[in-house]
Amino acid sequence: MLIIGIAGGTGGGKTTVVNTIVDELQHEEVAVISQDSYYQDTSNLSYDERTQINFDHPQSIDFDLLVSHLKELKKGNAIEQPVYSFVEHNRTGKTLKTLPKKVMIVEGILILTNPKLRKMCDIKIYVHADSDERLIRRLKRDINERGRDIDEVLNRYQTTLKPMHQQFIEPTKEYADIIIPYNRYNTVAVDIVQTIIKQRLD
Ligand SMILES: Nc1ncnc2c1ncn2[C@@H]1O[C@H](COP(=O)(O)OP(=O)(O)O)[C@@H](O)[C@H]1O
Ligand SMILES: O=c1ccn([C@@H]2O[C@H](COP(=O)(O)O)[C@@H](O)[C@H]2O)c(=O)[nH]1
Repeated sequence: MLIIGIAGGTGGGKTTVVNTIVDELQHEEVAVISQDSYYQDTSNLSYDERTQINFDHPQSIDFDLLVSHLKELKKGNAIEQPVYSFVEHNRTGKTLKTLPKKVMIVEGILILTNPKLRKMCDIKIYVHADSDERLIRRLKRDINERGRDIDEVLNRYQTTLKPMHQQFIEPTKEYADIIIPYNRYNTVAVDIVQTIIKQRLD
């Protein structure tokens, strides 16, 4: 099994890069684990309390569960990946059965902050886009797809996204084997990553 970790700031293009890689590979060869599925279970809190959570701090992620799931997959066992709702800011209670594949992609803003997870990744990638680009993309995406309004996104950006990015996410660039510049759709860099994956699969 080849485990590929893909990190980078919110709105940087991680999901877009992952989807492009997955589209090129055979379906039976690749599966994706999203860090977002592993936000801590906060069912004990009210909706209003959940909106106050700092979702960009490493402590917001249940890394123990994520690492144990990856270990199970490495052993050849299927796992039940929690399904997360950005609208509810909580796990839905549903799970997605995820089977072990030759290539497992683990994607998320904070995945390279965790030493155990870093150690499990065979290839570590950081997708970089400038902060203004990321903010514009995040604004559009969160309003169109995640039920937010402009004030909420901008307030969260100033109070948590920007400081957490600077403190925890940007510094993990140093752990990356490959940094993909993604201010524009960088097909050349993604092609190179695909070639590396295919070589490793042979
Ligand atoms: N290079 C790019 N140029 C313009 N828009 C992009 C680019 N990459 C991604 N997007 C768009 O920006 C938004 C955030 O991208 P996404 O891949 O979800 O980022 P991430 O997973 O890092 O948060 C999405 O709506 C996506 O379609
Ligand atoms: O309930 C939640 C949980 C997380 N977020 C935000 O999502 C991003 C991470 O997702 P990306 O797809 O990588 O952008 C993170 O910045 C959190 O602030 C949320 O809004 N609500």
